[in-house]
Amino acid sequence: MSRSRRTCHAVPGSNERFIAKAVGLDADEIFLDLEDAVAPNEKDSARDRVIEALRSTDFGDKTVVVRVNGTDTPHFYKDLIAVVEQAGDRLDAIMVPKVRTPGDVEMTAKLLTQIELAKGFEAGRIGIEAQIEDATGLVACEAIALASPRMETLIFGPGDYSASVGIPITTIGAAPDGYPGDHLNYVYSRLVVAARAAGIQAIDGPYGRVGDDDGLRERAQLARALGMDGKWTIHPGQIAIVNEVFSPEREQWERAEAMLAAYREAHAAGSGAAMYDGEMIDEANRKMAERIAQAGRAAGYE
Ligand SMILES: CC(C)(COP(=O)(O)OP(=O)(O)OC[C@H]1O[C@@H](n2cnc3c(N)ncnc32)[C@H](O)[C@@H]1OP(=O)(O)O)[C@@H](O)C(=O)NCCC(=O)NCCSC(=O)C[C@@](O)(CC(=O)O)C(=O)O
Ligand SMILES: [Mg+2]
Repeated sequence: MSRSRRTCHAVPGSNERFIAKAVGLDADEIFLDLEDAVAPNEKDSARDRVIEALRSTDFGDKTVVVRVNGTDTPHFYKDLIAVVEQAGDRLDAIMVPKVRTPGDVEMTAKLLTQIELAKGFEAGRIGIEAQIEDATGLVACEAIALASPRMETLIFGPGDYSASVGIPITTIGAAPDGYPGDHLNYVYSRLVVAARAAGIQAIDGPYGRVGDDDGLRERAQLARALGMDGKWTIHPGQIAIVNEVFSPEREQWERAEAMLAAYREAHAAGSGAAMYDGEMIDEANRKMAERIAQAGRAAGYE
């Protein structure tokens, strides 16, 4: 079963206060950032701080991830080797930004394998999350999703993507002012299809207007409707809303569980299709109901 990633919360690796705060937040995943949230002159100190935090902090049952710098930067190999050698046993996955080719993932996977072997860590345990943040990455996203058995998510990077393709906005994750529809449908749908074909998750990036709860909810609902599994949060005030959007309503969960019970009963009586509450149910809705039931249990319904 894949991890629950309704909320993937960004914590700048250079900010001691935010790292301490992150422990008590209700996000499914915490990622300690060594890339865009860390100033160029802070890269080495942030790396040391993140390693220290991984070694000394109990993040409970949250998924713990580190976003390293990109493979085309002078920091990537230092980040990856130092963090995994010194705290690989405290890590669930490495997040790679601005992934443009399957080679970026293969290189990361090979390095992880070498370090796991050298350190005697469980082989293959550390996952990879790949950010798709520009046109080059998007046209390779199907191959990127399949590039390693370590792959766990494709993540959309709205800010870098918008800059790379020329979408006229300056707020990360927002729609262009006055634009009636959704300008990212194609991107979301392509990432969801690529992720599902590889059996992994698709995660939306952040919404930059901190405090705009309606705008955040709208963007999260759109990503959810297109099949995405979760969304980034960049401020604690965003977590509850995004968790709510990516969790089924209680009634939806109860209906899914009842539908599964009716399907099991019909199956036991030898029929593959049956009626439930006025609609036909068969293997297709069983799978849909199973997804909703699993998400409801992950959200704590019982
Ligand atoms: C926005 C702001 C500066 C506001 O700071 P402020 O200090 O004004 O916040 P306040 O409201 O005063 O904080 C109230 C309380 O919450 C605590 N607190 C605040 N933020 C917290 C936090 N994140 N984690 C834990 N704790 C936190 C704070 O300590 C205080 O706690 P307390 O002291 O107890 O009261 C701050 O949130 C922040 O830096 N966010 C993270 C930014 C970040 O990580 N960006 C990189 C990922 S996006 C990206 O990369 C773009 C992208 O590349 C994405 C892609 O690639 O997909 C693209 O392409 O789009
Ligand atoms: Mg980015």
